[in-house]
Amino acid sequence: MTETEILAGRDPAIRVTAMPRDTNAYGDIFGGWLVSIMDNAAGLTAARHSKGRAVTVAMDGMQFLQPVKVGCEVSVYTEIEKVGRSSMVIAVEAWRRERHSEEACKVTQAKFTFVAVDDDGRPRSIAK
Ligand SMILES: CC(=O)SCCNC(=O)CCNC(=O)[C@H](O)C(C)(C)COP(=O)(O)OP(=O)(O)OC[C@H]1O[C@@H](n2cnc3c(N)ncnc32)[C@H](O)[C@@H]1OP(=O)(O)O
Repeated sequence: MTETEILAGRDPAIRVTAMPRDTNAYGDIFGGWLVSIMDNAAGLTAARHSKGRAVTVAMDGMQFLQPVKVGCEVSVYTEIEKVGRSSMVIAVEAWRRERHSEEACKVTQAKFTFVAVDDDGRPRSIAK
């Protein structure tokens, strides 16, 4: 399956441009920057699904598959895989597209667990 087919019909939770300030000493984009936007994207999805505050409790299986260069468009896709009483497991993938090309490839993936919390930071039930 081509990347165009894989991404067809999927809207990214976040889409940003990788900038020079986000690079490491080798000129590639920092892994931590990617983790940050993945966490941000998953957080949007968790807050929307649980209709309120939600916090990151775990990140599993983080994989850095390809480097990202300055100027690339980075799109982060999220999919809710499991909903518990207060927790949500969200599959997160980041894809890069070179600025002047239609070609895209997956650069990172991980499973984020978020917990819906109340104003005091205690777990709250997610309405079914
Ligand atoms: C430190 C930071 O700033 S990291 C960035 C932001 N994140 C945070 O601040 C979160 C810090 N962590 C916390 O505040 C707490 O761990 C909380 C509120 C998220 C959870 O508190 P806990 O006392 O563990 O709550 P509790 O044991 O009732 O578990 C609540 C849910 O979280 C799930 N959970 C707790 N820890 C984990 C974990 N490590 N991995 C996966 N799920 C977990 C439980 O399975 C449970 O799911 P369910 O309600 O769907 O059955």
